Amino acid sequence: MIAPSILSADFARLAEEMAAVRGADWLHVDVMDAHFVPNLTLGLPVVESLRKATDIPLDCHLMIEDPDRWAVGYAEAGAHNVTIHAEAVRDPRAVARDLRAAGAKAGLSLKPGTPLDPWVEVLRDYDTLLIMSVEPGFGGQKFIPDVLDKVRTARRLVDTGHLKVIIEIDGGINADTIDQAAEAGVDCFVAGSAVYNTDDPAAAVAALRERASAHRS
Ligand SMILES: O=C(CO)[C@@H](O)[C@H](O)COP(=O)(O)O
Repeated sequence: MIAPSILSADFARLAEEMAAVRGADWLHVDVMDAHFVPNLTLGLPVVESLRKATDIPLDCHLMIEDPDRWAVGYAEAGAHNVTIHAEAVRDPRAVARDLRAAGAKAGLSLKPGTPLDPWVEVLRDYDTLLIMSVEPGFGGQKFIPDVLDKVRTARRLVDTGHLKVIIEIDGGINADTIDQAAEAGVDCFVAGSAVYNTDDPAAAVAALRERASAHRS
């Protein structure tokens, strides 16, 4: 799966960008609040508009404080998957329950320095696990390969039936890094610069998909 990150999109070209991501599986929507991360992007009204503008499943990544309060609104706005941050949430089980009740998948994200082990039990209530391979906040950063240990552990837990999550990775994914992420066991690759900083985003999605697929057994 390939999920272009909308943070890197040129909003003035939104309609064109939407067409370009038709070959992708999900559209990754980076919601930042200038508190949890030092950047401010878009919020619920934009997600509601996006929902009307495209059929592609919206993968909303909430890099915000107090996801316990805000996350369910994104599910109600029609997001396919709503990911909150482990470092920000107070009651992760309640958030997962509410997201699912509102018809969305529930996602949990870990920053690069946040270990997986303390979250494994909680992840039994979640549908997606987003492993950050950069510090959240900005596109165009360098991939942090150390996080692949978490991917490998998560892959083992999924393959042995302990977890049922889709494993996503986000940050610095491009033609040079996608192979190692795929090899470690990632299911869904979020890519911003590698898709939108090209002349042909649709071709970039196709090329990333081909590289990732080569590692699937
Ligand atoms: O959420 C984030 C960063 O916080 C990501 O979704 C990036 O926006 C991905 O961009 P690239 O690293 O692929 O340029």
